[in-house]
Amino acid sequence: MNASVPAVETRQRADVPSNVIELERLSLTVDRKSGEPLEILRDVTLEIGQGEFVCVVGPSGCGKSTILNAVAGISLAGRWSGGVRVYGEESRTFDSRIGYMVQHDTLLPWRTARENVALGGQLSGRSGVDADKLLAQVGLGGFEKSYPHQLSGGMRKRAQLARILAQNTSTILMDEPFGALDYLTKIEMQQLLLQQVGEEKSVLFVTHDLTEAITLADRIIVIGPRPGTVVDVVPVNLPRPRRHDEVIDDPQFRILYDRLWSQLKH
Ligand SMILES: Nc1ncnc2c1ncn2[C@@H]1O[C@H](COP(=O)(O)OP(=O)(O)OP(=O)(O)O)[C@@H](O)[C@H]1O
Repeated sequence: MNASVPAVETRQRADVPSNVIELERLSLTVDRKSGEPLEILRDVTLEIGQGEFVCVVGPSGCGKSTILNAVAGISLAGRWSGGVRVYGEESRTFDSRIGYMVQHDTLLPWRTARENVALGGQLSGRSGVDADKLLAQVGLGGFEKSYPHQLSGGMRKRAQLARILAQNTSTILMDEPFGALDYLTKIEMQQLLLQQVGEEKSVLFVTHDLTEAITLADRIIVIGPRPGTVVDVVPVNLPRPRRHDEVIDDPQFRILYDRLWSQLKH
């Protein structure tokens, strides 16, 4: 790993709404063990506006996590071109304005739920984070002293969400955070996430689940099979606040789903 993603050239963009994240023609080729080159990303251009919820969908291996990692400043070693800009500045290392919730369970097993959530505040240099209040907000009131092994998978996700909220970053990256959850728990977590991020935070959310993307996103970016490149950008104009059952009953849902599916089925 290195942090060698080149920066996007700074441009005057007075006529464009402020974007928190911009990728411009981001491309990456790595070398396989055999020495053969492997092109992972090709000319990926996208942006996330202030307060926007953007989902990224695409087939397995198309580079979705690689894109999130590049934004987070934890890039694969390889030949990069194009660039990443975070809050208008070149991105080379992790930016403290960004929180990152990865797919796997990252709760520290030796810390209670309360201590794990408090860690989110400590990581951001925030003292006085009310971990118990955040745990209550995500439905974990009464489990403050529980250790991760005493919580179900869904409860651990709630605790991780509370920890990200404790960081109070204005932008959150989420890599399939609910991918391993059962259907009902996943829907509960989606509702909880929408409530908690509101319209202030910007979110870049990777998922395989097209219904999840439509439920959450203002815009869905479809990445095609490797080398990953943007093949479609789909605005989602469903009214907010959104509820899963209302979303899937909306006539626009089928149209959106079919458009996404037509890009992804092979
Ligand atoms: N450390 C690495 N070294 C070399 N190639 C890698 C490395 N990590 C990932 N890759 C390759 O980069 C490509 C993109 O991987 P990435 O994890 O970004 O895809 P993804 O779209 O997130 O996949 P999934 O949906 O299955 O999680 C894959 O083809 C993978 O084989």
